[in-house]
Amino acid sequence: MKPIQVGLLGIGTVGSGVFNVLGRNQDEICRRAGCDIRIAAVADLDTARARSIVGESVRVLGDARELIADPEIDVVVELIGGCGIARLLVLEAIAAGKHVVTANKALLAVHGTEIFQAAADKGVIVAFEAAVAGGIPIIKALREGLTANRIQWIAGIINGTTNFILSEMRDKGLDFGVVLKEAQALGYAEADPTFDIEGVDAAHKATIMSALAFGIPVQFDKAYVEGITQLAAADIKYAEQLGYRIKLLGITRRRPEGIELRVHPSLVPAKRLIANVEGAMNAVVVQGDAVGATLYYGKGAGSEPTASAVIADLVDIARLHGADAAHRVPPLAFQSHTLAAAGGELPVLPMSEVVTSYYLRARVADEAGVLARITGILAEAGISIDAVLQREADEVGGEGSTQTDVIILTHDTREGDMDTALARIQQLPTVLAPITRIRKEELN
Ligand SMILES: NC(=O)c1ccc[n+]([C@@H]2O[C@H](COP(=O)([O-])OP(=O)(O)OC[C@H]3O[C@@H](n4cnc5c(N)ncnc54)[C@H](O)[C@@H]3O)[C@@H](O)[C@H]2O)c1
Ligand SMILES: N[C@@H](CCO)C(=O)O
Ligand code: NA
Repeated sequence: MKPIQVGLLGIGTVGSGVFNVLGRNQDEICRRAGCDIRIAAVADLDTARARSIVGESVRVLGDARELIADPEIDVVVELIGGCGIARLLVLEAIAAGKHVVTANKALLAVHGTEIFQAAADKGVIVAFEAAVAGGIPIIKALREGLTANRIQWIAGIINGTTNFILSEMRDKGLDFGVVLKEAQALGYAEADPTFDIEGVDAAHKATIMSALAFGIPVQFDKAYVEGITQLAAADIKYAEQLGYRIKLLGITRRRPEGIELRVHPSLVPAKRLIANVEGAMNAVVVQGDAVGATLYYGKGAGSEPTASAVIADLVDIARLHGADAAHRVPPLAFQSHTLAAAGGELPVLPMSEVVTSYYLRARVADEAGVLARITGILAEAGISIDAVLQREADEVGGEGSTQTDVIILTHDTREGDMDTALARIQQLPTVLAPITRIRKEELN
């Protein structure tokens, strides 16, 4: 069969991995794909660096549009990143009748509807395995392997940078900034690392998984996003004492009223496998009604792990591009005309409607009756308490301290009710600092 001619837009961390892995494993990949997958051209602003990676065998261009316009190119692989020029180039590639592979979760989470529609109109494929959990084939699992299931929820550690930071802080007592620099040097972090540490990158990925799981359009603007920058070392320690680990989770859950879509630090029981996922590793748990819980674990970032997913998409395209477009696997798993209308029958719920349990920590004056006042307000709001832990004042503020920490674990509560109760507790004169609230996920 005729080789598939690939054009790479951007040859940085992921692009160079694609070039190296395709070169190294060419024979086996070809035997699987049924044809050669050949990188015909590379476009990167830094042509000298691109040339140093690909040598003389591949055409190097400084202008991405020149690559897109080349009639020889069958597939454009977008590895530039961001929602600016990358969006324009992807739309131009589709308009030129090219299939597109991208690792760009930001682009798909925000502009996916526009891009998938453009691809459908043109009859081309948009593939994006690398966009969620890097090398883990989670898109393939959601779209194909679990297709029999009514998916109930997904919870994942889907940002390697923040998991790396949390692990290093916990194990080595290292400072946040030092570990972030290390993650950047290792090629895990986004071009703008605030996307990692503020939970935005994880929310991009959770948004894409939510669409695949529930047959809704991508709606990043409806996601609740909270990162790890406000986490205190004390909470990591108290969580451990209570039998939990704190992980940045991307969660999407089906409820009768709609879909929960949220990213925030979460207490996870230490005995769960996902609580023990360390370093830059990713893990995703998918709960389906027929299959039960399934767990996917592996490298979610880095040059070759991400390239593994990009090349898997290229092989899919090699196998499928000859098929009639109506018989291909739909990009969001559900046939596009069946996607629930945005905000329609399956709306993404506002955070106030989310139901979860909580870890609360209040720094209080060490006086009689403080705990009773706090638990009284929770009881009045209908919030049921699972456990209470009160530190000795000396443990918190040193010998003779007049302050102490009260830690409360609650049962499931509507977030809006918790907001109201916390606002009241915060007003108590004996509560001395902003109350910490971390959501708790039992994942069972
Ligand atoms: N690094 C990872 O581990 C990882 C994992 C999964 C997904 N991703 C995604 O993959 C994409 C690429 O990430 P990366 O880490 O390889 O980024 P990178 O910064 O290492 O590489 C981007 C490359 O694009 C080039 N570029 C920028 N503007 C360009 C333009 N207008 N025309 C041509 N080239 C241009 C840059 O010179 C650079 O070589 C991003 O969307 C990222 O979110 C990265
Ligand atoms: N910045 C991302 C890269 C993979 O998408 C991470 O840390 O997981
Ligand atoms: Na993946």
